Amino acid sequence: MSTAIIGAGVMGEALLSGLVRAGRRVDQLMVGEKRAERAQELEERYGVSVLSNREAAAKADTVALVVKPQDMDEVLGEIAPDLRAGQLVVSLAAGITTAFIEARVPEGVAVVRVMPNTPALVDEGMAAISPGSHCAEEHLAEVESLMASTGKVLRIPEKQMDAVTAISGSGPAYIFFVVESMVEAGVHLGLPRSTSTDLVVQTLIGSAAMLRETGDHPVVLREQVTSPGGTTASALRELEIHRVRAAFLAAMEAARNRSRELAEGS
Ligand SMILES: NC(=O)C1=CN([C@@H]2O[C@H](COP(=O)(O)OP(=O)(O)OC[C@H]3O[C@@H](n4cnc5c(N)ncnc54)[C@H](OP(=O)(O)O)[C@@H]3O)[C@@H](O)[C@H]2O)C=CC1
Ligand SMILES: O=C(O)[C@@H]1CCC=N1
Repeated sequence: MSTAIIGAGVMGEALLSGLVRAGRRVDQLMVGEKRAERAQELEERYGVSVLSNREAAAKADTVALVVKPQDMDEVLGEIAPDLRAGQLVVSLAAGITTAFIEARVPEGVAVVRVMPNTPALVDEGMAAISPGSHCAEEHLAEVESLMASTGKVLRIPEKQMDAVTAISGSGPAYIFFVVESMVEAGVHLGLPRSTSTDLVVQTLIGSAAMLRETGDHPVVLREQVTSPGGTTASALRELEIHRVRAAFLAAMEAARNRSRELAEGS
């Protein structure tokens, strides 16, 4: 099965590199990218062919759209004349619904919506996928196989996509923000920046591994760290006083709402 990736920015390259690492034949991969120097960079880095969007859409069995949500209408208008029944269009864009895409492609083109995340770059991605209305099991299985090359894949109903975008799509940015804040706090407490960074990054990796390997609830794992009358209890009291839990809820509601707005083209 040949695959075209249209829009090879951060997320498009994450998908492309994952497919290459997973052993997909490079002659079965192609890229549609409008910036000439970026196209050349990708050709040199991965050995893929960079074509015009229309050529890529016409040649590939699966067309992955990885442009910004605001560019989707234009790109779909450009490639629609080259698409035909039996092809699969996969959108990785936040907010854009399968109905939006189905209204702009020829009848018989199957559509699947995906919400990936950037840890795909290190094969630890989390992708949620939802079928459009003319989508068969074989199409979902193909998208599962595409995204499995970069990490985990979960099938979800499309009505959950905006919430998923707020959690796992944008989620890496929240975690990096927490890491950045903890590293700065370490520096404030007098640690060299490199020491503080090593401590925070390994603490994050160790905590993530505990969550995955034990399957325990985060509250249980947090309580194991919190000795009565100790340091952790003092720190957690400050996080509650500063309403960090409420801030996370508000942040993810804002992301969910922004995903809904993107669906409406704003
Ligand atoms: N980054 C992330 O963590 C995630 C992103 N996504 C989704 O992935 C999509 C891409 O996001 P991201 O990679 O961050 O954005 P980028 O801006 O890095 O990538 C988009 C790419 O598409 C190119 N592009 C724009 N218009 C066209 C066109 N007409 N034809 C071909 N290429 C075009 C852009 O080129 P140029 O820069 O020259 O305009 C750019 O290289 C978005 O829809 C986003 O919602 C989903 C989940 C996570
Ligand atoms: O910020 C964004 O809109 C994209 C979608 C999810 C992560 N990045």
